Amino acid sequence: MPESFYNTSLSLLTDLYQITMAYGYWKSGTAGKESVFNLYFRKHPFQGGFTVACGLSAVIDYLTAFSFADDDLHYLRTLTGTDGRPLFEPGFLDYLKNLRFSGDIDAVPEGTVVFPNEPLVRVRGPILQCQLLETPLLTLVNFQSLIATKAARMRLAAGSDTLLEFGLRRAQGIDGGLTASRAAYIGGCDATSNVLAGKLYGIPVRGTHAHSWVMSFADELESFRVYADVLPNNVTLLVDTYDTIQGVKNAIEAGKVLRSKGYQLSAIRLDSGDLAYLSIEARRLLDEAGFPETSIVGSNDLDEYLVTSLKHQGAKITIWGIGTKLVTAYDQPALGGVYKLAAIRNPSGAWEYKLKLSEQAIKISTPGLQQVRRFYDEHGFISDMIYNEETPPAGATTMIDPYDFTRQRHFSETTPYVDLLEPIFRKGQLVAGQPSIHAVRNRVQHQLAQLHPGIKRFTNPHAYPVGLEQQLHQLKTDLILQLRRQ
Ligand SMILES: Nc1ncnc2c1ncn2[C@@H]1O[C@H](COP(=O)(O)OP(=O)(O)OP(=O)(O)O)[C@@H](O)[C@H]1O
Ligand SMILES: O=P(O)(O)OC[C@H]1O[C@H](OP(=O)(O)OP(=O)(O)O)[C@H](O)[C@@H]1O
Ligand SMILES: O=C(O)c1cccnc1
Repeated sequence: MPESFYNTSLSLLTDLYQITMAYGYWKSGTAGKESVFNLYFRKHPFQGGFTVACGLSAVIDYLTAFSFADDDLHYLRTLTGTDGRPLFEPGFLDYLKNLRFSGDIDAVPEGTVVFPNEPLVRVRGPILQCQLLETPLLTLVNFQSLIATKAARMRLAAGSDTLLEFGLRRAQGIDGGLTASRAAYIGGCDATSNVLAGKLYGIPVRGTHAHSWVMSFADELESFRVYADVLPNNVTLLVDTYDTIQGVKNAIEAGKVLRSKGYQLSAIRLDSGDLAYLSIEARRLLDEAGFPETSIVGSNDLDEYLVTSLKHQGAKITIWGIGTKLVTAYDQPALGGVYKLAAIRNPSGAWEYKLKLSEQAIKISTPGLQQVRRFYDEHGFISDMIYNEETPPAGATTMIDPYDFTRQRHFSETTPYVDLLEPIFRKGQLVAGQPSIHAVRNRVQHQLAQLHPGIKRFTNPHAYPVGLEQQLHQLKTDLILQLRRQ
């Protein structure tokens, strides 16, 4: 089953300035300088306490297919500078023709819970190549991680209820719709209404029917009977087109006919009005009529807050259809992931560490060949410590809060840990297996189960501790002081 759309050449899917910088490296003879970039974000979306990493599968497809096709080069040849003369020399375009990704990628597996400032993807290789990858990698990881996180929040709200993703009609175009369906499934949805996503990614597809079906008949009961007749093994009836309580009664009548033919009324759907009140009334009517197995689907501009509220109100909904607020990440439509240079190998062969200064401490980048060490105990994850692989912690270790050096945590050499970034590419060759989308989805739930409930709450969540290993903290501090002195 093809898992992606990204396995054709998409090397022009980048910002022009990446290609002009690549040209600059080529022209100045520095294209091959070995460098390290980290992709990370600074703040959780939705004022939450966790983020779900997602999008690596698309990154792998993108990099595997990475090359400039003849028509890409032809297009680049047509580009001109402000004076109308060609932007790029032909020699550069010849160089691009033979360019393939030849570097190393280390990344956090999809479905891992991650925290601010931790590298999700680390790219190491010739600087020209690393530079070209900034925009596509951010495009592929930011959106999917955002939607997977939103879906994980919906899953937390819904508990063990069924979550259906209904968002395609409101999604940000074709790729937005497809990748949102994929990420929503990974984050915890059970199925999607998006049939192409079902085909491409192997996600279960589910659906009910629209108001137009009911409206196309002279009366509602007739519409239900015909629907149940033609699709007897997939009957969820939308009951709110005219009068919801009467709609439930009509669904029960259609359900009786279905039952006489050996089928079940699977569910009814409520899509307007007071979903708590109406679902409680509908449940009562269904139970009294002998349909305790018939479920109630709720939909209508739902999000994780409304699902939580409706459950508190005792709503009898056990299947939630969620579209717009999920696939558009309505309350925060972007994850602010960034991609920063962290080291360049100088001519003597030593790493020269790099850092971006800022007046805002949160925007100062971290140097180094970063790896994330996640400590855990029998209750779950304790803390994440970012360290430089060139100076790995040996034995007992101290982690320092980068925004308040007086806040420190000490770990003995026996504290169990796992290093999060795994080798994905080595010298341009894919070295990692790709888990199935179902395994990634399971990983999300497994990971969330390791987080303290305070980190998962929607309001003022507890901050999971992330810090720098002491040698890396020192390196960063020294670099900041050195740059400020300059
Ligand atoms: N009991 C409830 N508590 C809180 N919010 C609710 C409750 N019932 C429904 N809602 C939400 O209130 C919002 C109001 O929706 P809207 O104004 O569209 O209602 P409606 O008029 O019933 O629907 P429609 O316009 O589709 O006919 C929706 O987001 C809906 O999910
Ligand atoms: O509300 P969402 O979370 O986006 O879920 C998808 C919605 O799409 C459909 O109706 P549509 O919005 O097209 O029309 P309606 O508002 O008139 O029901 C469906 O009935 C849901 O309400
Ligand atoms: O199948 C459904 O009920 C559905 C699909 C898309 C959008 N709203 C509802």
